[in-house]
Amino acid sequence: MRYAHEVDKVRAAEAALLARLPEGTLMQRAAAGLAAVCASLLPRVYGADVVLLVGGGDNGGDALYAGERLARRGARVVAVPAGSRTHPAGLAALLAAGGRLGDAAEIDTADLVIDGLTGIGGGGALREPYAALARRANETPGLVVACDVPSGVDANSGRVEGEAVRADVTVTFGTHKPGLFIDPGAARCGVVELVDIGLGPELPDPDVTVTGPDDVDPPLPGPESDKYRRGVVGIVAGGEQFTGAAVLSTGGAVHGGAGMVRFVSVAPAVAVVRRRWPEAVTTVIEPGDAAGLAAAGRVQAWVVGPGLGTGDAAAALVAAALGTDVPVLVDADGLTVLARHRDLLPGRTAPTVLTPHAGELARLLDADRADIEARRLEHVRRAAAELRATVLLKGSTTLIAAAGRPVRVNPTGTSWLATAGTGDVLSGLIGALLAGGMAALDAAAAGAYLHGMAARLAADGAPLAAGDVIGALPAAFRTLAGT
Ligand SMILES: NC(=O)C1=CN([C@@H]2O[C@H](COP(=O)(O)OP(=O)(O)OC[C@H]3O[C@@H](n4cnc5c(N)ncnc54)[C@H](O)[C@@H]3O)[C@@H](O)[C@H]2O)[C@@H](O)CC1
Ligand SMILES: Nc1ncnc2c1ncn2[C@@H]1O[C@H](COP(=O)(O)OP(=O)(O)O)[C@@H](O)[C@H]1O
Ligand SMILES: [K+]
Repeated sequence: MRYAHEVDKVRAAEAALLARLPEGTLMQRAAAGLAAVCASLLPRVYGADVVLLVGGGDNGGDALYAGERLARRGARVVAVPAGSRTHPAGLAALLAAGGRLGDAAEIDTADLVIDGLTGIGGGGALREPYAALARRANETPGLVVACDVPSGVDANSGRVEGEAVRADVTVTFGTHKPGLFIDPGAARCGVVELVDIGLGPELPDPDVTVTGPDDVDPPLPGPESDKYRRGVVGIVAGGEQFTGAAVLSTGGAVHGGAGMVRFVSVAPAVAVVRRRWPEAVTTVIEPGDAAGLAAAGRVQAWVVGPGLGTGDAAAALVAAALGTDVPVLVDADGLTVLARHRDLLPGRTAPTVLTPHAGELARLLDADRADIEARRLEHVRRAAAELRATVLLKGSTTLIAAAGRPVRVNPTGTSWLATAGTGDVLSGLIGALLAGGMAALDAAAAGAYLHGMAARLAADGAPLAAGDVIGALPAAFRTLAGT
């Protein structure tokens, strides 16, 4: 499993390790790793034109020492300083190896540019002349390799406030940084290579982990299975007018491995769901009939909210689901209801999973949507703590938080998912996994992974409809070992 640590933890681990090692050892390890990756990217090191963008801190030092190593192998290495200070020992080493100082115009003809402007010490929008150098590097036809973090990307959050380097490869040291996994920063990194500088033993538990295929372990049927033991998921969705979300959520559950799907709603929604998913067992209720939920029969998890509406009738159904002692996933309109009735959350003994997009989370936290999108990690953590739930924040990077646990980052998915209805599919899918007995955080992470995988398989570079994601769920399950 790939994981990341925030900057303060990286610095503390580095300090502990530095205390036991001769001065400069870590920077040499970092530079050696960076130079090796650069060399592997060049058809030939000898005679290659390499430009170093050198900021005023140790990130620039890394770039200079990597440049020294490439110069010793015959590369023509030019350092372009951006700061008022340039790592003195690094610069001396580069010059001694045959490198030289140059100006920004040399970026345009470089075979490879090493971005050593800012690393974990960067903060806020890049100032001039850093920003101009980053902009120029983004226009060069040569390869761009970011040292530790693409400059302009906030290492902790992935936030990009102004100009930021767009790297082909990012070579990061010791451990990943969360901002390398979270958009918009993640999209600036290209391929991320981790260089081991011996930090491992000094590092505490990670702040963030990336779900890998081995971490996705949906419940599988065995010889003893029957439909009830595999898990019954109840879905409360749709209304008099809106029926599409109900169909999509039910489809996510049917193909998500539920033993049975119980669908509970008003007559028009039930009629449409029955036509599309004869597999679902349906119960017709009057609007807001909370008692109808209990009468629908026993379930191991509820999904409540897609297309439900946001009025009193919807609120009664959300309250009824949350009043049960089984895991409950609240999505879409259910979240809008919750934002007005936060009193429904405390006091639950069974797990609650909330699956907001940034707008829904903004309502739940009384926060600004743009701020949530810029600092997704911080907000998803805050939501999990304040709402005492497992919170899955949807969007270009899906993050999943539960109090006291590393935040899970979902690596699958595609921007083709940004189309109406795909979130409804996700709610049913995670509901099925919850009903199958998965813990809330694992179910949410597995659901996000399979949903994103299904979308990639279905889209394959072309527009996607939410129904296509349902259709590709079986193929997504098959990508996992052991299914
Ligand atoms: N601490 C260590 O032991 C190690 C550090 N390493 C490297 O050191 C880096 C951290 O070095 P530093 O702490 O010196 O910090 P950085 O080099 O990342 O950044 C600090 C410099 O950037 C400038 N800066 C920050 N934000 C800016 C902005 N928005 N616009 C323009 N300039 C800005 C600062 O004025 C300062 O000159 C890591 O990312 C890594 O590359 C590695 O060599 C491994 C070992
Ligand atoms: N730019 C994007 N890149 C990748 N995935 C995205 C992007 N935008 C949205 N998604 C995903 O698409 C789905 C949309 O869900 P949601 O916003 O609830 O839509 P709806 O309510 O219409 O179903 C979520 O899984 C979300 O993570
Ligand atoms: K950098």
